[in-house]
Order: sequence, then C-alpha cells, then structure tokens
Amino acid sequence: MKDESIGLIIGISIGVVIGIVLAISGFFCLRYHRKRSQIGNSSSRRAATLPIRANGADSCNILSDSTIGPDSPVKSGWNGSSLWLEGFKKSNVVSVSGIPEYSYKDLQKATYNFTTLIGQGAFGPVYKAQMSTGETVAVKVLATDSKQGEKEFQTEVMLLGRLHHRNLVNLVGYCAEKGQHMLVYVYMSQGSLASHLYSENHEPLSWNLRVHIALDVARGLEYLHDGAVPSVIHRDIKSNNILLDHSMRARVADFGLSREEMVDKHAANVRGTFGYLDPEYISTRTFTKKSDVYSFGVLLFELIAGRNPQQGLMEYVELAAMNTEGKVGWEEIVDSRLDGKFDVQELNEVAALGYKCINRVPKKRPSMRDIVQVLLRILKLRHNRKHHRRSLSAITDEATMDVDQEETKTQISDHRRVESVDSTADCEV
Ligand SMILES: Nc1ncnc2c1ncn2[C@@H]1O[C@H](COP(=O)(O)OP(=O)(O)OP(=O)(O)O)[C@@H](O)[C@H]1O
Repeated sequence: MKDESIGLIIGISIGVVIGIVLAISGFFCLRYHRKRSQIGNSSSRRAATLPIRANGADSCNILSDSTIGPDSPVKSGWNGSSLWLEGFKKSNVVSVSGIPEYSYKDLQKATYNFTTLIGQGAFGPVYKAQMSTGETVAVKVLATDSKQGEKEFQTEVMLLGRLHHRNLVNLVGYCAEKGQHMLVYVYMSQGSLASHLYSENHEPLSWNLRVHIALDVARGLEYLHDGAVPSVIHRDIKSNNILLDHSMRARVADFGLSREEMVDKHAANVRGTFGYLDPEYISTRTFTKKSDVYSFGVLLFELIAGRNPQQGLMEYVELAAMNTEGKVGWEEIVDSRLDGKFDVQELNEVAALGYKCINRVPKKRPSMRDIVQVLLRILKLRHNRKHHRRSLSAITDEATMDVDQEETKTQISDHRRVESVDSTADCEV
C-alpha cells in the first residue's frame, strides 16, 4: 500500500514536470512564430513600397529603367515615412494627391522672405529654399495676376503628385494660402541645360555628357508617354526646361503645358516654344506624343550643334542634311566648343536619330521608347569600344613589357659582356 502511494506520488510529479516543460516550450514556440510573422509582414510592407509608382496610387508600371528618384516624396525615413513629410507633420497636411502642403510661413522662412530668387518663368518667380529638414528645394510662386494660375495650379498638383521618376523634376510639395499658389520642386543645383550650352560662365559640356543628357531626357519623356497613366504629353520640351542636378544628371522640368493637355486636347491657342514646335501641330492644332518627339529631335540637334533653335538651328540642320542625306557627314554642324573632341560614329548616329525625330510626317518619327533603346545601344557600343581598347592596350602593354624585359636582359648581359671585356682589357694592360 505504501509502495503504491509512493509510486502514485512519483507518477504525478513526473506528469506535472512534463506538463510544465511542455507548457514552457509551447509558450516559446508561440512567441517565435509571432515574431517571424511580424518580420514577414514588415518586409512585405517594405517590398510593396519598392516598385515604381508610375502614376496614381494603385497603378505600377516598370519601364526600361524607371526608378523613383532620390528626392521622391515617397522616399523613406527611418520609420518608413517620407523625409519630406517629416518636417511637416506638426503644422502641415498631406493632400489628396499625397503631396505635402506647406504653410506660407514655412516657405516664407525657407526663402528668407522670398529674397533668394533663382529666376523668372512665364508663371512667376522661382526661389531657392532651405527647409528646416535640411533639404534644399525650389519654390515656384505662381503669379497672382496670371489667368492660368488657378487652373494650372490645381491640375498641376493633382497631376504631378502622381508622377515620380528620376529623370523628372519631381514636385515635392505645394502651398495654397493667403491667395498665393506655390509649387515646391526638388532643387537642381546645376541649373538648366540651356545655361550650360550658351553661357560663357560654364565649361563646355563634353560629348560624352551630351549623350548621357540626351538619354536622361529620353527616359523622362518615355516615362511620361508610356509609364504614366493616363499618359502625359509635355508640350514644351526645350533646353530651358531640362535641369541638371549636382552630378549632371538631367531631368525634365515644367509640366505647365502638359497640364493644359489634361484639360483640353485641342486647346485653341498654339502653345509651346518657337523653334521647338512640331509643324504638324501648328497646322492641325493637335498635339500628340510625336510632337514631343519632334521637340526632342530639336533638342538633340541643340546638343550636337550648341545652337539655339530660336536662332536658326533648324535651317542650319536642314542645309547640312542636304549633304548628309540624314545619315553621315554631320560633323560640319558640330559645336565648335567641343574642340573636335567627339566620336564621329556616335555623332552621326545621334544626328541620324535626331533627323528621324524631326520628320515632317509624325508617324515616321520614332517613339520615345525606341529613342531610349537607340541611345542605350549607342552608349553600349561606346562601352564595348572602350573595353576593347583597354584590353588591346593591356595586350600591347604586356607585349611592350616582354620586349622591355628582353631588352633589359640583353642590356644586362651586354653590360656584363662589356664589364668582362673591360676586366679582360684591364688584365691585359
Ligand atoms: N527645380 C529647380 N531647381 C533649380 N532651378 C530651377 C528649378 N526650377 C526652375 N528653376 C530655374 O528657375 C528659372 C525659372 O524657371 P521656370 O521653369 O519658371 O521658367 P523657364 O523654364 O525659365 O521659362 P518658361 O516658364 O517660359 O518655360 C530658370 O532659370 C530655371 O532654371
């Protein structure tokens, strides 16, 4: 009986111990799984912010190389929220378009009471602004007497809030207060392409850089035409509207005229800039993506010739085309500031592309997507040629080294021979 009760006690104790062990391990298992699922959730959340937001909150389009620029308002801070938003949480609101709304006071402070003027555009002055977050931005103040101001403003915020690409001067905020309308853009420290092509204050742009700029602009336009939903026609592509950042990457700016397109496809007035306007648009008053392609073609010739389209560039191009048949021999129009430092093959390829873009018949012009591919191929060939030259020079270096080593050996043995002859001579004396 005593033995039986001892056995019972031991059995119960073992059961209790096993129960406790099972309960503890169950508890830890549960904790581990919860943690894992949290990690999974947060990484999938992060992944969801990575793809390119082409246009609109829920559409996503990936182009040849369309990535959100480093300045995008969707840029993540340490906690996943926008750095741009960070500074505005206290007093500012994020609008329906997802773009932060700045207070007039903040922008007044950031522009030192609007004294940091960068330049004056058709819609009003542009100021450089130093935000409390440390970011530098450009603030475009829409002229209050501008008729288009109101419509431009509302449509621009709505449209631009959904457009992000590393080759676009992205809108990062706006202000609608005290009867003032302001647009806040990412700041482009190197100014406009026009200033680099025409101002004596800048070093001439190298040929290499010109081709890269052409590709950047083509990519920005490709995004507007084929990535944005609904697609956007810029309507005012010109070297003044191409801005350069600190590393000389180009971005397409000023969507002033594309806003109009969203409202009225057949606007009564001819809009755009003289010298860049598609002749087909002038006669039909219908602006298409191919009209942007025409203006891009003019821009390519501007990059090649370093001449202003408003000062007879296209007449000059047409004259040269008579001799070149549009394909080769474009060297005669090349910018003299290049000082002959350009690759003739590349030049002819870029010019031939430009000539296709300015074809009188819009259908015969390439699409922006085709143009990106052609420019990419030109740059790839350049890379291959460079690589080929490098490996050739490495082979030559090796061969030279072999010859040098042979020569050194010969020189050493010659030297020794001379020494031994000398010593023999010494002995003989
Ligand atoms: N984001 C920016 N960063 C740096 N400078 C800028 C920025 N946006 C505009 N600017 C500069 O401000 C000036 C005015 O620009 P804006 O785009 O208003 O007019 P524009 O392109 O010169 O002329 P238009 O309005 O006739 O097209 C230009 O010198 C331009 O280079």
